Amino acid sequence: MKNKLLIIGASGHGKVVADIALEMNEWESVAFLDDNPAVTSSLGLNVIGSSEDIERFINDHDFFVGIGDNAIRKKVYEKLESLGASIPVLRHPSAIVGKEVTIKHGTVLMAGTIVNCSTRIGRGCIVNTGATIDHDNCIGDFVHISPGVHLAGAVTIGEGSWIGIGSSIKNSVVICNEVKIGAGAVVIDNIATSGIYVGVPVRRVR
Ligand SMILES: CC(=O)SCCNC(=O)CCNC(=O)[C@H](O)C(C)(C)COP(=O)(O)OP(=O)(O)OC[C@H]1O[C@@H](n2cnc3c(N)ncnc32)[C@H](O)[C@@H]1OP(=O)(O)O
Repeated sequence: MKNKLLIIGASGHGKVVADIALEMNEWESVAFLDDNPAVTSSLGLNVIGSSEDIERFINDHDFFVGIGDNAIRKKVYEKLESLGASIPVLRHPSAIVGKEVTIKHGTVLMAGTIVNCSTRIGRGCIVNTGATIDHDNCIGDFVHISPGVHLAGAVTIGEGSWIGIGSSIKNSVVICNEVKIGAGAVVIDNIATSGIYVGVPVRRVR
């Protein structure tokens, strides 16, 4: 771990990530990289370069990706990993994490989240505000669990999937890679085909 943190992406999601990093109080400085030259600061923190400057900062900064889009976040993390970047887990002080939980680098637990015991969460995930993930879940890499989602026990979510705001997933359901679940949906059966699913219970729309 380094004593300075750079967050890549200074828009809405990056700002919330920065807020969590400040709450954690583990870095002497927190700043952004952003590819939009018009953005010079966010949340009162400076934008000190773009993604082209990553290598210049790699030796003396931790890095975190504050980009909500799963595919773009994955691409940026893969670049950081190939350069040997130091990538922390960010955990808001109000997040509750049970015993035997594993959380890989690049994942953020936002305010009010609960992750119950024996759950595994991959790298580069977003567990957004107030979401709950119950016991024995297996969350793949680069998944986004949106605000207010509830995952019951022993749920599996495949890589790159996005679980929409306020949706609920029944216990032991398995959702494959690259699935989008719409806002307010309820999933009661396994989903084995990538696509977009909405409604109660969900139906596939694309
Ligand atoms: C802090 C944060 O902000 S985190 C971000 C949180 N945001 C979310 O969770 C957003 C979740 N996204 C959604 O719910 C979106 O509507 C998606 C991804 C499901 C679909 O978006 P699109 O691909 O643009 O699909 P589109 O809007 O064309 O809708 C397709 C059909 O599904 C229906 N539909 C879309 N979303 C929903 C939904 N949540 N529930 C029920 N029906 C829905 C539409 O009415 C439409 O139906 P029709 O074909 O009968 O007219």
